[in-house]
Parts: sequence; structure tokens; C-alpha cells
Amino acid sequence: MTKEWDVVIIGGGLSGLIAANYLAHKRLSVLVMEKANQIGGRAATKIVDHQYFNLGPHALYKTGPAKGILEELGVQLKGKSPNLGGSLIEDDKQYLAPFTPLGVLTTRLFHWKERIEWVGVLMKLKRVDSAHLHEQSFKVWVEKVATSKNVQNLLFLLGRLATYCNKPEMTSAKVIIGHLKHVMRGVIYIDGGWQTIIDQLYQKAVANGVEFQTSTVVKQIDQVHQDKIQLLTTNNDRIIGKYVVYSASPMKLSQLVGDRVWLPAFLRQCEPVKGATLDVALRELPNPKNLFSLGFTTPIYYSVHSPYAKLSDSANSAILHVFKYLEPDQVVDSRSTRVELEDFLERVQPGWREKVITARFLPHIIVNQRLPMVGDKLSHKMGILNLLLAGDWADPDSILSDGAAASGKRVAEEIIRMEKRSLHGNNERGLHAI
Ligand SMILES: Cc1cc2nc3c(=O)[nH]c(=O)nc-3n(C[C@H](O)[C@H](O)[C@H](O)COP(=O)(O)OP(=O)(O)OC[C@H]3O[C@@H](n4cnc5c(N)ncnc54)[C@H](O)[C@@H]3O)c2cc1C
Repeated sequence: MTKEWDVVIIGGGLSGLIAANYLAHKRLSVLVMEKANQIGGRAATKIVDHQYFNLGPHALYKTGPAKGILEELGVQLKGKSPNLGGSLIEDDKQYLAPFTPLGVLTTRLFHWKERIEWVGVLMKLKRVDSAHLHEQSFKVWVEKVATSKNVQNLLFLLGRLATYCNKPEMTSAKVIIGHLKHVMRGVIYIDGGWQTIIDQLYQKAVANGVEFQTSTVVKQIDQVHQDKIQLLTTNNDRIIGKYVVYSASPMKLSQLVGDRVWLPAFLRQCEPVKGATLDVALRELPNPKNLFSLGFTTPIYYSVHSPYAKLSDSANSAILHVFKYLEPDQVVDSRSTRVELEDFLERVQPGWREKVITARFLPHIIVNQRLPMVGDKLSHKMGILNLLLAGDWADPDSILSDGAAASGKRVAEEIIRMEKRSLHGNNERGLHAI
């Protein structure tokens, strides 16, 4: 017999779990279907040799929507904020980063006129209302506010650092600057890795009656009745949901619903944000003072996360990430990219190879499912009634965990609203307030 649920959520990542938690507070039956053999998606943490590896560098934005939503759901977020400062690397030179007052005053990256321009730009960044920048690219905005090439390059670097997006001429100034403003107010590295967030969301959902099916791949979505959506899995199981939340890849949705179902155009045009990451655990740091460096014009990031978050069972281990920001459609040669990241690490931590406990290299991973483009129009109307969209790609104003969390909460609220409306009609059972 085909089992029926009020809500079926496709995808057990951050957005799916957040939606499940908000829905779990109501008298709705909720099933989460996850393709992998464990939940968490891109927020999962892998433990290798007692070292905790997030999937590349993961920072939670202190004033972004995700933190507030997680706290509202009762998730404990333990960890510390990394220090500002660090260095910028260009060719064979290393400069103090002008991210602190001392850095601004003393960095050899800038001459005095540029220092003044940089301070002015930082003030503009703080004051600008990003909501009005929808029709402008980040590049156009940067070239409007800064004349010095060095200051412009520093803004491009900050945009990459904040959003992982490496295409300023295509990306929306609204999203990049909105996000950058959150990043400038501070980030947190999480003790135990982001898995601790996932685990808490999972436990709370289960305690409130949500059911989970892992190793379950949904391969087809069909509307079989006005308030019934049928999901077919690769094991040929059939599951019915009154509402379905889709939180997997936007590019794959058209394959699941078939050609005849109308989907909003943005879903077919989504371009993912990608990167290459080298995640490394060292017995100790050869150069303990060098915790954070960025390529100035080369799109490379290096940061040691373990001084600010417990990411190992051993007190001395250092967990660090070296990351390359990729452009959309960039062809990646895995070997040369690995060499590039290892060479960068050699530059900032000479002799690191002698200290390796374990390392993982992922040459081509999706960081965010949608590059936020200028003039993007995200529509949630589609050819299947009661099919709702969540994920780091499904929010018009935010991306990364902020987009995942905001969209997860939004779809849950939408379902609760629709359900209340339909219950008003037949008034069979009541909904509890959260
Ligand atoms: C290298 C890297 C660095 C990052 N750094 C940061 C950072 O510093 N700050 C930040 O906020 N965010 C960061 N992120 C992004 C953050 O991890 C993601 O935005 C967030 O985890 C996405 O959650 P999601 O639920 O939208 O998607 P996912 O986590 O991708 O969840 C979707 C789930 O759907 C499942 N699925 C797919 N297809 C099917 C199917 N057919 N049937 C059933 N299940 C299916 C997948 O297995 C997956 O578990 C980073 C990501 C990466 C990769």
C-alpha cells in the first residue's frame, strides 16, 4: 500500500531539516527522504583519524538569517569568531591585510591616497542599502565606489570571501553586498563541525515525530490529484504527500517532474557556485602565527579553523582549509589545482607535509546551487500544485546557509498557512501554535 504523508521533504540537508523542524511543531505527518546514507548534505562533517572535516571551510554568519533561525529552533551554536587580520599574497609578496585599524594604517599594499579611499569605501559598505542594487552587478558597484585598482581588487576579494562567488560582472550587487555586510559583522566557526547543527536538528525533528528515510533517491514527481503528489523512488516505492518540499538540486528538478510540467525559467538557468578544497589536519602548525591568508588577485583562501573551534580529539592538531574559488564553467584540472593549493599552503606553512595527520582534496564541489545573477527573478509558481522549493538557491536575497535556512523556514510557514486555510473549510483538526 502507498503510504500517505501531509508533507514529504526531498533532501535531508540544512534547508530540509529546518523545514521539517518548523513543520514538526504542528500536527502534520512529515517524512524526510535523503539520497545519501546519512543526513546533512553539504553541512555534514566527516571524522577522519579523530579530525573533524567540514566540507571545506564553513563559517556561520553572526547576523545572518541562519543563526537566528537555528537559535529559534533551540540549536546550540558553540564556537568562536576568528580574529580579523591575516595577510594578502600577490606574486612573491605578502602584505598585512587592511581589515583592522592597524592593517589599514600600516599595510604596504596601499599608498596613502588608497588608504583614505579604502576607509571611505568601508563606510559606504556599512551604510549602503543593498536592497536597491538588484539591477546592478557587483563589478559595476565596485567600479562606482572605488577608483584605485588596488581598492577595487580588495573589494572583489571581499566579495569572494563572503559569498564564494567568483564572477563579479555577472553576480548581483544586492546579494553580494547584502551578504558581505553580514560577514563584516563577524562569523563563528562551530565546535565539532557543522554536523553538530545537523545532529541537533535531526534529534529535535525525530523527537517531534518526523520520520527519516536515508539511502532513498526520489526519481519522479507526479501530481496525481489536486492535493496529492506522488513520489517514485529508485527502488520503485511510491509515496504520497499532500505537500512536497524539494530541497535538492534545482538543475535536476526538470528531470524529476518531466518535460510537460511547467517550471519557472530560473530553475533551468541556475548556474552553481563551485570550488576546490584541500582540507588538512596537521599534528602542529609549522608557523603558528600565520592563521589566515588570501590570494590578493589569485582566488585562493587559506584559514586555520581549529584555534577557534574544537575540530579534533587531540588538543594540538590544527585543522585548516585551502580553497580555490572557481568561475562558473571553469574547467578544472584536478592535479594542477591540487598542486596550486599545496604550493599556497607551503608558502604560508612551510614544511607542512612533514606534519600531516590526514588530508582530503575535493577538486570540484558545489558550494551554492545558484550563482546569484543580476536581475534574477525567483518565482515559486509551478506546474505542480503544493510543490514548494527550499535550498541555498531558493531564496531571492540570501545564499549559502542563510539562503538554505531562510527558504526552509519560508516553505514551512507557507505550508502551515495553506493547511490552516484548508482546515478552515472542513475544520476537522486543529493546528498547534509553535
Ligand atoms: C566548500 C564549501 C564551503 C561552504 N562554506 C560555507 C560557509 O562558510 N558558510 C555558509 O553559510 N555556507 C557554506 N557552504 C554552503 C552550505 O554548506 C550550504 O549552503 C548548505 O549546507 C546547503 O543546504 P541545502 O539543504 O540547501 O542543500 P544540501 O545540503 O545540498 O541538501 C540537499 C540534500 O538533498 C539530497 N538529495 C539530492 N537529490 C536527491 C533525491 N533525488 N532524492 C533524495 N534526496 C536527494 C542530497 O543528498 C542532500 O543531502 C559551503 C559549502 C561548501 C561545499
